[in-house]
Amino acid sequence: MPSTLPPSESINRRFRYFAAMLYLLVVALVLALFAMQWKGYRDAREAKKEFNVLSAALGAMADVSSERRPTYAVSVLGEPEPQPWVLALKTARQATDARMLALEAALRDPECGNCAAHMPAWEHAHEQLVAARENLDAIIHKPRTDEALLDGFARLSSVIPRLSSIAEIGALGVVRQNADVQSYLLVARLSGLLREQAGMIVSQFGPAIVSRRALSDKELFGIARTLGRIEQLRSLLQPSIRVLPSRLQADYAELDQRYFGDALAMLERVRQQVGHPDGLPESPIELTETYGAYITPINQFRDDALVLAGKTIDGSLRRHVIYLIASGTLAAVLTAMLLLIIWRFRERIIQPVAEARRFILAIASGDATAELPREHYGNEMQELFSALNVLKQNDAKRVQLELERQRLIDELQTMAETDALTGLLNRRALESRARVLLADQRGSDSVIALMMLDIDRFKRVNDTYGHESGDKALVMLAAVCRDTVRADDIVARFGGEEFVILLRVQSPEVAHALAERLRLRLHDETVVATDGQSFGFTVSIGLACARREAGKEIDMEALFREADALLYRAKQNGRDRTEAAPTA
Ligand SMILES: Nc1nc2c(ncn2[C@@H]2O[C@H](COP(=O)(O)OP(=O)(O)OP(=O)(O)O)[C@@H](O)[C@H]2O)c(=O)[nH]1
Repeated sequence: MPSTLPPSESINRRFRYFAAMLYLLVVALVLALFAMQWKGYRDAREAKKEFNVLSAALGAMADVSSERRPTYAVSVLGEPEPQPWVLALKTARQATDARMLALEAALRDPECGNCAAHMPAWEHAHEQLVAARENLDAIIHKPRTDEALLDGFARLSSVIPRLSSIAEIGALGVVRQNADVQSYLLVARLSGLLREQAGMIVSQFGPAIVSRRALSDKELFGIARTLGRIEQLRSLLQPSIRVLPSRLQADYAELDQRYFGDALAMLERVRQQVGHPDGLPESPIELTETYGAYITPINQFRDDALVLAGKTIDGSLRRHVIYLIASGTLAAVLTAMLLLIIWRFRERIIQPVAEARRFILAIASGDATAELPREHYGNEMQELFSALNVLKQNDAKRVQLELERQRLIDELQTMAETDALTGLLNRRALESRARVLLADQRGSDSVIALMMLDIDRFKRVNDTYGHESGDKALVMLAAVCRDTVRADDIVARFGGEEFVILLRVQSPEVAHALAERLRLRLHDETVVATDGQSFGFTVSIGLACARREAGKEIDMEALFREADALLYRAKQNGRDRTEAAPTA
């Protein structure tokens, strides 16, 4: 039976296959989760880098704008005291240079995938800046025209759109990852542009104020165009203000009042008074200082918007770092737990089941030496093994009982077929064995011989030596008979002191010789009686033979009858002799 079952390793092997599949599936899911978090973190980091670009670009825009005022001052004041403004211009340019370097570093940051693409724009802006400065230096240190100065400022301003485009692309990258900062970045960029236009417009008034003349049509047109841009920026800013946090709303309220209110009113006053006979009450420098104070809220608004955007982006980056660490930890814990569960399941369930299976198969195949596993499994498994042990013991008892029963059956069968005194077959067994012998076609002996023996005057033996001594004579006769014939010849006690020998021989003569040899041998034997005396006895034998012929059955009953008749004849003819039918 065990050989028809699958190999005992199969449950372990199938479990290993299943566990490996499950493990790989979970690992794949966990890795996918981790990869998602990793991408989120990468995007957040990229957004941070792009925000750095945006901040640096807006800062550079503001710094470039800030160069205009000291340039203007150096230009209009001339002798006797240009020194502080020359220094201020130098400082402003150093600030711009530092900011441009910061912007370059932000663009070249290897961790920012999209930044390097904007380097050509930066290089162009830098070249424009250097060229604009050289142009302005040439104008302010030599006799100049108002037009040349305005043109110089326009060339300086041309750097701004290029920086603004870098800021815009940086803003787009940031907003792609952080939609929350969209409004902050929008107002920061619009403020940067407003700061530039605010600086630009005052420089457009400059030549007329310094020359104390009326504004030319061209200047008026330029001023109107700048005012239009300022108004446009204001209308772009206003819709965003409602969604801003209160701090930025407060900043904007200040900007609205100070710049769109006070500063624009002041510019309107200057526009009307410049070139007027009464002239302006303030000097040009006083005017720029007053105007500069109105620009401060614009810078403040922009800086605060950038600070809030920076905080939001930093918060997002921190959140992604936390998600990344959490998902990494979760991945490690999950996979470790799964491994532990698989290992425990195998130890607690699969292994014991495989052991139980091995044990049951061993019992089923009758292996009484099968041992229970020594490992200590969980309670339920231990109960299972205890039950299996009981089954094994029951099975051992069953086998024992089976053996005992078989032994008893064998014993009964032996008793049923054996003569208790001599140990020879009894009459009943003789009949069944005789049928087997006749059916057995093997061998070359073709004659069936039946000897019927009877002790002569046995009554007298009993009477003389006692029944027990008679029994001893019967036992001795049985032993001699058994010893004289072959093992597969049949020797049986037919009844009383009568015995039968059924055997296969080559010929009736051989059978006759054998009968005679037996008779003579018994003749020579002596029996020690219970009283110590020795006595002998003789036997008479009736020998009947039948030849085995193909297709013809031997009639056993006739053979018995013939042997019995021949025995009777032997008795009649004086006993101690063998009577056989004459051979044909
Ligand atoms: N001791 C003993 N005697 C037995 C046994 N079976 C039969 N006998 C005795 O054997 C004797 C048989 O006697 P009979 O049939 O008259 O024949 P006999 O005395 O042998 O004389 P013949 O056969 O004519 O030579 C009887 O006395 C039986 O009691 C036995 O198992 N043991």
